[in-house]
Amino acid sequence: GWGYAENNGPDKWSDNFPIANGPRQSPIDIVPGDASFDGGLKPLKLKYDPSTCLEILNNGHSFQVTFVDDTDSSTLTDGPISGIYRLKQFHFHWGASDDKGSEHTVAGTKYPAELHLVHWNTKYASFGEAASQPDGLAVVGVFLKIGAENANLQKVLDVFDIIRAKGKQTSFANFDPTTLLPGSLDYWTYDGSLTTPPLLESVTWIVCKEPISVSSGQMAKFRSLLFSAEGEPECCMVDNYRPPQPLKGRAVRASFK
Ligand SMILES: NS(=O)(=O)c1ccc(O)c(NC(=O)NCCCCO)c1
Ligand SMILES: [Zn+2]
Repeated sequence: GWGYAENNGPDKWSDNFPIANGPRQSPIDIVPGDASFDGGLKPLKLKYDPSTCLEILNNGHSFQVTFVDDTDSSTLTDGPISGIYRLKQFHFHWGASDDKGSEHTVAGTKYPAELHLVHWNTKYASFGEAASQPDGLAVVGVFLKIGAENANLQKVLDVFDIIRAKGKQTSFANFDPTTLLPGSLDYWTYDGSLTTPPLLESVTWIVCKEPISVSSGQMAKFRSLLFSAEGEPECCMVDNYRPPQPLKGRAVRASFK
């Protein structure tokens, strides 16, 4: 299957997923000077209920924290979107060293990691149905920057020993993803796609301008996870990011001046 190695990585994905060369692929390099301020963009409204937090799992590409999404308990509204989008999961992408790891870049700058909070449009019946629609998903991206230890993030890292290998999962309750958001919710937004196969062009991207902090020691903890399953030769989960894709004429709007 697809991955991030030389033989199955981003440059090979178009073999099985031709949409990889489509008109609205993600991530992109965000050039602040080329983004147009749109006064019509509303502030993001994120309302998360920690009791909807369910479990944490290593899916062999990243680790993700999944949420119960059968009610409107944890939602994204306003911002660039219309209607109600439900939080399904959050996950990260990161590098083998602190000089790379984010998927989006800002004027060519790579961050050591990027958080994705994945939401689906409740006008559709499920995440799977929404993922095949042009307005089906909304993903909030938050950059991680090396600095002070992040105590809220540490709650997630503390269970990594249990989910070290592909396919491992454990219950994970009462976590509030709001604690992983930056102080300012200024954002850039553009029409894009999933950044992993199946690369579906169904995502309204909402990328926060302000990063959150992570310590170098905490980044080392991310790199202790494995792409490989128990009993397989150990392969460190690092560099699980897709590089920026062609903008192909798309507009990037800014919610701030
Ligand atoms: N990086 S992203 O654009 O925010 C993103 C958000 C939601 C997703 O569902 C995927 N991709 C995905 O689920 N691929 C199927 C196999 C994954 C592991 O089983 C990517
Ligand atoms: Zn992602």
